[in-house]
Amino acid sequence: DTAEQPPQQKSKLANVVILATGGTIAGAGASTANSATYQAAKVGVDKLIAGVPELATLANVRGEQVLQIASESITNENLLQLGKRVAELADSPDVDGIVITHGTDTLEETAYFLNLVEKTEKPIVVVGSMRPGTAMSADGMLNLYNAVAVASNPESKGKGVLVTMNDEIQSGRDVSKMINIKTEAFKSPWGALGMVVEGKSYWFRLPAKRHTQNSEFDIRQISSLPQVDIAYAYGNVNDTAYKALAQSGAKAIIHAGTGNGSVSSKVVPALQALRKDGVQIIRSSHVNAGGFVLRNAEQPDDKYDWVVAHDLNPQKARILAMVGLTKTNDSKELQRMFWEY
Ligand SMILES: NC(=O)C[C@H](N)C(=O)O
Repeated sequence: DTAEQPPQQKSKLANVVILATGGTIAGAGASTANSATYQAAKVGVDKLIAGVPELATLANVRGEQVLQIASESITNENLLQLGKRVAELADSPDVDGIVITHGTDTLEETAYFLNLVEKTEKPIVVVGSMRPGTAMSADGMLNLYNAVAVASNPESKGKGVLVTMNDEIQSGRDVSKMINIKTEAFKSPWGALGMVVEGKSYWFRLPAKRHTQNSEFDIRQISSLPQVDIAYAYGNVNDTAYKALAQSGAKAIIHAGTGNGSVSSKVVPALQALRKDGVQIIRSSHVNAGGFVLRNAEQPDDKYDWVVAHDLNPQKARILAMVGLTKTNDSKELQRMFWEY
């Protein structure tokens, strides 16, 4: 059983492709003391790979530069381009696993998107770093080493898209960037799936939601994503943003609500009117440690024909809404998807 052996004793190495998209893991600062002030997306994939020679003990690794951007600037077109390339590679018999290096700001969105649309059991691991490679105690090298270790391990198959940050193996569905100044930045409200230590994975739990192989969505059948936007709730909020987003063409609006996705009484009439005009209203929550929005609690969703995002934070709810809307504009179907994915 190769899984029990240290990586360097594996007789036949897996083939892992690293798709680089930019981010801080490819960032560079002016001095080693610059851990937070630097330029993202500077270093190319070949240099990233050359920077961690130990990868060669884990897998036959090759790189491709898909994008070179800071992840806050990722577009829907970028997501589709990346997703389609992942699908092509996953189809290829000589690829065993795929690693995607990515900025951390929207890493949770890309990981969830791929988790929904990639029809493969092969490991797909998304990884980033909180400090550029030029900084003292840079975290990118180890995160990348761990990503390749997980992507090359047959035990990682069929577990959905994974994220390796800070020695943890997280579900791409659940994980979220919770703080932007620590290397312990990525957390799931429901806990990590496992740990990766010295190149070996230790698993503790499995995702319960539908993903990848078991998903009804397929990147090969998606040619564009509809406009879905997010409006942030707070005390004294008014309906200006909601109306403007709908005016600009949003097919669904994610309400980044307070608490249990609650909606200010000043905003309720506008959301009712927008729904009547055909815009989907999806109640999520912006509480920090993870929201949990219940249907018909706080607001009568059945009566207003609104959808609740369950435990998906607003940015993840946006991803599922976009993907779901490529199949249906029926609010009940969308609600089913929000329970199942
Ligand atoms: N740590 C990071 O990667 C942050 C960077 N702004 C990015 O998302 O590309």
